Order: sequence, then C-alpha cells, then structure tokens
Amino acid sequence: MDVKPSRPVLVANQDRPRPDKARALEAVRTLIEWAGDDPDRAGLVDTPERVLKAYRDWFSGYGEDAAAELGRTFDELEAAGDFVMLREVEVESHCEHHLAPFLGRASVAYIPGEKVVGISKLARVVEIFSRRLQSQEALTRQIADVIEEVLKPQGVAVMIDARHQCMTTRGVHHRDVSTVTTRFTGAFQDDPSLQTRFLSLARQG
Ligand SMILES: Nc1nc2c(ncn2[C@@H]2O[C@H](COP(=O)(O)OP(=O)(O)OP(=O)(O)O)[C@@H](O)[C@H]2O)c(=O)[nH]1
Ligand SMILES: [Zn+2]
Repeated sequence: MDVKPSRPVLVANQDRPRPDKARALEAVRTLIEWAGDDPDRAGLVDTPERVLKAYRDWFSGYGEDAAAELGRTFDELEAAGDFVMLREVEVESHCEHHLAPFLGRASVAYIPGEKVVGISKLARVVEIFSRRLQSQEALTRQIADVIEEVLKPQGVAVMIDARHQCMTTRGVHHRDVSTVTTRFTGAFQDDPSLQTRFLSLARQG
C-alpha cells in the first residue's frame, strides 16, 4: 500500500469521503472480535453504534475550520502591546499512532498586531485541532501556525503538556510521564525573556 505523506490540515477537511455507516459498524465489530469478545452478546450489541457516535465527538475537528474561527476580529479593541495569554485550555486529543487518548493542557499567547480576536476563539482553535488524530508536535504547530497565518500577530507562543495513554496504560507503562511541546514564532522566537515569561506563567497554571 502506498504511504501518503501527512499534509498540513489547517482548514476543514470535509473533502475526504467517509465510508458508509454499515462498513464502519462492521469495523467496530471486527475490533471487538480482535479484542477477544463476542459482538453479539447483549452488552455489546449496541456498542458499534455508540462507538460511531463517540467518534463524531472525538473527531469533530475534521468538519471544522480553525482559520474561520479567527476570522472575526475587533479593530476597536486596543491591543495592550503585551501578550494576551490563555492558560489551562483543556486538550483532549487522540494520538495518531495508537488512536489512544492524550489529555492535558495548552497555554496559548499572542502579541496582537493589527488584529485582536475574541479570546474564546483561541480556545476553539485548540479544540478543533485536538479533535483530530494528532501527534502532540503537530497539534502544537497547527495551533501556532493558524494564529500566525490569520491574525498576523507580532508573535505566537504555544505550550502543551499532556499525558499519552499509549504510554501510561500500555507499552512502556510510565504512568506519570507527561510530554511538553512548544512552538514560538516572531517576537517569542527572537526574545528569550518573552519566552521565559510565557513559560513561567504557563507553569503557574
Ligand atoms: N513524537 C511523538 N511520539 C508519539 C506521540 N504519541 C505517541 N508517540 C510515540 O509513537 C511511538 C510509536 O512507536 P512504534 O515503535 O511505531 O509503535 P509501538 O510498538 O506501539 O511503540 P510503543 O508505544 O513504544 O509500544 C511510540 O514511541 C509512542 O510513544 C506524539 O504525539 N509524538
Ligand atoms: Zn500513541
């Protein structure tokens, strides 16, 4: 089978055809059998249907456009000149290697240029990209890049601290290990003191 390179998915990914529902239900039944159980026993008969519904939630980000979320900006809000930061944004994502959840927190900051955005939109951007199959690095990068691309700010900083269930509940079984990823652009990249201030605020969360 040809392996396709991952492509950046900054925008909605609605163009990908989905399998029909019967195939998806059958796939869940097959995984139940792979786990060693009987998909026809009472407790499991409705499970494929529930899993498809859960997938709609967990992966709702494919149908959403993070750039569009940032499209509404406020000229009348005067930029503070310093960064605006969201701390402790919940991250609920799934790793693209094992389809296992990884859970944590994101801190997102930007130094406005001309455009100031409603702060909830930054949390929506985190949510949209989280609700796709991700590596933590790609998730961090996509959040920073879409803010950079749409708002053209003076700089963006993103830090995610998360625990991967593929590491805590299986594999190496390191229960307390968390993974930290960062992405800095513009002034955050150029000015170590800004980075330090961002990281220490993120850590106080
Ligand atoms: N860089 C990175 N690695 C990840 C992420 N999520 C999971 N992984 C790692 O992906 C790797 C996959 O390794 P493989 O050897 O292909 O798969 P595996 O045999 O299931 O590996 P183990 O998890 O070590 O059992 C593992 O080292 C995981 O810890 C992520 O977000 N970023
Ligand atoms: Zn994994």
